[in-house]
Amino acid sequence: MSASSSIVIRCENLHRYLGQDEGRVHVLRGVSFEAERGKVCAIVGPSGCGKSTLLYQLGLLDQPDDGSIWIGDERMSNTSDDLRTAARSRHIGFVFQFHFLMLEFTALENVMMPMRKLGRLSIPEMEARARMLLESVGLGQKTQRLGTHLSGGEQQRVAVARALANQPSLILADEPTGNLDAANSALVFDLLARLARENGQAVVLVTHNPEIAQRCDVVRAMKDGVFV
Ligand SMILES: Nc1ncnc2c1ncn2[C@@H]1O[C@H](COP(=O)(O)OP(=O)(O)OP(=O)(O)O)[C@@H](O)[C@H]1O
Repeated sequence: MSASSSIVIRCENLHRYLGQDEGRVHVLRGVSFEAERGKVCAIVGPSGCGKSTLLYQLGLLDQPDDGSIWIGDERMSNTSDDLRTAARSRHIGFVFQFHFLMLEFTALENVMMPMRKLGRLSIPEMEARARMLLESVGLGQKTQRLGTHLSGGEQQRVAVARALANQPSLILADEPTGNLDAANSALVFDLLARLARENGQAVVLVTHNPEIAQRCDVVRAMKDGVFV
């Protein structure tokens, strides 16, 4: 990643069609976007306008039909699945509405998982980092709790710690507070925003919550597959 640039990820003129035959829909219709280090950007817009589809593209979970995506100086569109998978582990952390924690594992094990996948640290190093991250989200006393024994807000805080595990330059969040009450939403959002700003990470989040959008540095509105 270029050290001089503040742009972590950018895409140009992305197009994506989904579905088949008569059901084929032109979902992304020429989307250009960039996310900056240390900034939290909200993507808002009516249901079905293409927000999650765009987040999938930025997360390198899907290929565009046309257009390009860059992480730093590396082109990510129309490259091999292996390269994209490696880039995802190295550069991107995800927080989803339904956090996809492994509930039968402890908080600590969940946060260690992305580090195991990347395979750069020894087990004691992974454990120490996972403990530090869980402390930073206020769960230092609950590192050994099973996911099933944590509240919804706590599970989502574990998901935030897990997203930060490999020090990604980009954090993508799809309705990260969507299943939480107002107090827990504010707590989870503030944690995510503070940690990302402190670490100079870019956050791109999709939200329907105007109060959350208002607290972001940048708000981009989508309609019918483009930014308006
Ligand atoms: N596999 C698919 N086949 C056909 N159409 C699809 C497929 N997946 C998504 N779509 C359509 O693409 C459009 C965009 O979906 P997307 O999930 O990106 O919207 P969104 O803005 O995130 O909506 P929401 O706010 O409701 O989550 C929708 O009209 C949806 O019905």
